[in-house]
Amino acid sequence: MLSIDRIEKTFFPGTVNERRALAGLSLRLDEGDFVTVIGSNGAGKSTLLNAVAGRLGVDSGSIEIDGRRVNRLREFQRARYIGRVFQDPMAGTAPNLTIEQNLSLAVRRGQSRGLGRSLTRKLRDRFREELGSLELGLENRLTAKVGLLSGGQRQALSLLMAGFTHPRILLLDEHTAALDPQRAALVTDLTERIVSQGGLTTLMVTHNMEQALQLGNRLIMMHEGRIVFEADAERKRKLTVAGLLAEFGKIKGAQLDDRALLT
Ligand SMILES: Nc1ncnc2c1ncn2[C@@H]1O[C@H](COP(=O)(O)OP(=O)(O)OP(=O)(O)O)[C@@H](O)[C@H]1O
Repeated sequence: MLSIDRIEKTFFPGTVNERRALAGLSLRLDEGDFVTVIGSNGAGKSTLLNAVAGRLGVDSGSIEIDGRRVNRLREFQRARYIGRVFQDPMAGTAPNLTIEQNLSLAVRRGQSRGLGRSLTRKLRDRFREELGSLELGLENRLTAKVGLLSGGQRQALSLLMAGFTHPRILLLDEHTAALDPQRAALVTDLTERIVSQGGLTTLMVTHNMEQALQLGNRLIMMHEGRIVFEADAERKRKLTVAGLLAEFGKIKGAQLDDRALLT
């Protein structure tokens, strides 16, 4: 499914600002795997997601999706395989389009052909039903511009859209970090539902340890561009926040973000 083999990325090589963000990192995700990624500040988590998405090229190593090497594919060329929800709620949706227009774009992206341009009644009914399940009152606002929604509502919509598109890989980049605790909890639950309903192969970066433990079947901890701790499904089920902190404690010089323990 996703196979990352010894990828390296150094920013500003050969200068005083040189930073080795990815240091020979390897990771394999099988179909349906949901891996949560935690780590110290500057550990390389966002760089890893950027490398998979094609926003950044790697210096060496390979990235394969479904057995196909994608290193040379640019971000827009990989977009058909990859769905991404960012920390910034404004990043994943088109603010000047309505809720139903955003959703129908997502549905169209997920289908190779056949869907007409117009919004059918059947499709609207489906949107209403899916939006209703979010319990945010959006089902009655299909024609409202997305720019008018709150951050939490937009993140929920972005997730719903990612589910419709059915990407081969879903990248979640601290997608609840900018939300208040209540909305973050709602979006966390929605993430769980959409990923499991779609059986989506997912890589999620978070600073929130509770969330890293609640979601997903595997967990990795990064430091200085490497994976320094890995938990498979069985180990992850037994892990606690205290256990994770103990693992962090073993890493010399690792600084935990203040947000790490916030729920
Ligand atoms: N575009 C860039 N140009 C230069 N250096 C960069 C760039 N992006 C990341 N870096 C550096 O690469 C290292 C890894 O950064 P990255 O953002 O991937 O870490 P992170 O684990 O996501 O950190 P955080 O948890 O603080 O968001 C850091 O030292 C960072 O300063």
